[in-house]
Amino acid sequence: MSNAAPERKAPDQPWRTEGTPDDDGRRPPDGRRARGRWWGLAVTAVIVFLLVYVGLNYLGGGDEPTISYTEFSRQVDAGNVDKIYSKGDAIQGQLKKARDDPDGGGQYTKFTTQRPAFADDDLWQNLDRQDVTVTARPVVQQRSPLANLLLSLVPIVLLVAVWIFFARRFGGGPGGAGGMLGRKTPPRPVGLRPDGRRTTFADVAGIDEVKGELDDVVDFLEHPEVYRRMGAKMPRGVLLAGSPGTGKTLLARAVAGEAGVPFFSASASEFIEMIVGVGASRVRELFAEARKVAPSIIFIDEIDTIGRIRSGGASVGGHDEREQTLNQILTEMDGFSGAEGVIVIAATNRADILDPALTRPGRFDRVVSVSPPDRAGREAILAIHTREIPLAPDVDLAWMARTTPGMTGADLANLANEAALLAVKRDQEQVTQADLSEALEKVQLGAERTLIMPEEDRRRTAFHESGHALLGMLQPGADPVRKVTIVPRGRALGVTLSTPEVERYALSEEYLRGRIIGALGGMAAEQIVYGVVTTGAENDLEQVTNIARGMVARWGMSERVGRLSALPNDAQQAYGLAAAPATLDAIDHEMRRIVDECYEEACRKLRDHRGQLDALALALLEHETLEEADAYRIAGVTRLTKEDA
Ligand SMILES: Nc1ncnc2c1ncn2[C@@H]1O[C@H](COP(=O)(O)OP(=O)(O)OP(=O)(O)O)[C@@H](O)[C@H]1O
Ligand SMILES: [Zn+2]
Repeated sequence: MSNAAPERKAPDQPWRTEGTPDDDGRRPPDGRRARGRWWGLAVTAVIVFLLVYVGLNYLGGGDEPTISYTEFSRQVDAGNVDKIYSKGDAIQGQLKKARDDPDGGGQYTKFTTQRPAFADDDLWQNLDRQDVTVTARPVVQQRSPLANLLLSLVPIVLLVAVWIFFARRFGGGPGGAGGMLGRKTPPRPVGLRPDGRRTTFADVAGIDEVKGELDDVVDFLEHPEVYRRMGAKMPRGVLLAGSPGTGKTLLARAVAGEAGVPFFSASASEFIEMIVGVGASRVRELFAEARKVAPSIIFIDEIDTIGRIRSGGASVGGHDEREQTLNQILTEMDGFSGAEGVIVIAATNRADILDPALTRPGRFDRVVSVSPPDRAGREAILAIHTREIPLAPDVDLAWMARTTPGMTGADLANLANEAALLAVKRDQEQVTQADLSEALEKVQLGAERTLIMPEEDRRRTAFHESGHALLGMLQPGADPVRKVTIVPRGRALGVTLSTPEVERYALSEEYLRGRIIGALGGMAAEQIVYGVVTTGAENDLEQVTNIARGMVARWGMSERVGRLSALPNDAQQAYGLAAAPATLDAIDHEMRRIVDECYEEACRKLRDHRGQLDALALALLEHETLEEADAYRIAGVTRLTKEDA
């Protein structure tokens, strides 16, 4: 429970919902999904209505049985008919009392019948003689001709509506049938942000080198004719590689904004999530639309979902679909006649598993890696995302940037937004430094949880966290302890937060051992104080294992395993490469050795400093949370700065 990793959460970006559901490749946000459900209900209702409508109109008649004209004449002659209504040759009538229908219609009182055109009986005279009331009026209640017309149109209109709905929903299928049933609206470029501004490089910070690399792409899009005249070949595809939230989508959009060209956006996964067989045709359509308005940009997110290395042999479900879609993209790009002016920008956070066919010349031959921002970059990104937020004078963005190493642009955007939300909740006019700090804690640690903990568990947690904290403070060269708390957060019962003072790029063996010792401190403290350990250390052990594995198998810090990268990366794995069993044994052995040594050291140190451990635990029980300065003071440890060490 130390060194809680910052949570990766995609911030809500209001302008991410631009475009139609079809051309904006993102997964639908909840609102859109809910709308889908409403549509489903509406369609069901329409179908039910149609069935009922058809049933009433065409199947059921009135309630009266139809009797033969012969039977009707017989009843008139017998004087049994009370009254009739007539229109043309149709007759509707009522008997004085129920009679048996000799034609097998059972008993009836009311009836309808039809007078044959060739009948030359004296019906009128007979009726008159028998004193039957005759009313000449419509047999069926008559609607106006207009109403009738409208009503007969209703089912047709509804059917067409349902048809269009399904056609849009499931996209255009290939070939003629697709043209009819599976038609969807063609891809459209994504619009401006709601405030009417285009996204430009001014909205992107902290990745200046990358912007530089994209400058000539912008220039080409602005003046394709200049390049065409020179016969210069421009890149057709740019691959943005980098971890989630580093701003790849934002960059692609900014390139379009800078050049002032239309931006088409799609997600590769969307192509293959569609019903089978439409991925390739969607790609064709997308490129066709982009060509029409060239110069333009096509952005394909998550390209790795269709562009991963083809693992030879068995083709599993969905595999062919993926391949077809990928081939279609490559074919389209190969088909570019050079200066056409459509540039494809793809994004991935798994460049390592991409099919080499993708990065061949003429395809995504320009690979630009986008990395998380450094301190200055983070400050610049924070400045961008607080542009529209009124900030109190005490806000120190430089300080915020220092305390957020490892966070991406998306994390920082999220942080700024959380702070603004806090300020609103507190009815403040401005966002203060306190709001930002609290938002940071929330983003890094998960929101505070209200959980009533039994006193015994609180005590145990206090010692556990004190163990982490004390070892963190005693370890030379370790990241300073910023905060210790036994207020439950996220899944953790307590948290000890350490963040580096300066950006760390290369980690020394000593530092890594220190991290392991600190992480084992919670468990060691429980062992020393209570003699037993609890399940509370699961997270700690996970961290410890990861660090130890890295030391042994990736960073060459074990003599026995040697200086080789002994754990295959994904690409090697895809080719079926794996370490020899003897190497795996050695890795296992060495990881254990390191962790055991560190655990012994943790226990030894805590025993030697038992008084300080107890003091920290007591203070935690009383105050629940200790900030950096208090923690060091109570533990009686002087904080070592870089200069002292
Ligand atoms: N360098 C940056 N400068 C300014 N804002 C950024 C930066 N990086 C990310 N952001 C913010 O984070 C949001 C999300 O980033 P974006 O979607 O571009 O990341 P991504 O790399 O495409 O992530 P994913 O791989 O998850 O799609 C952006 O809309 C922007 O608000
Ligand atoms: Zn712990």
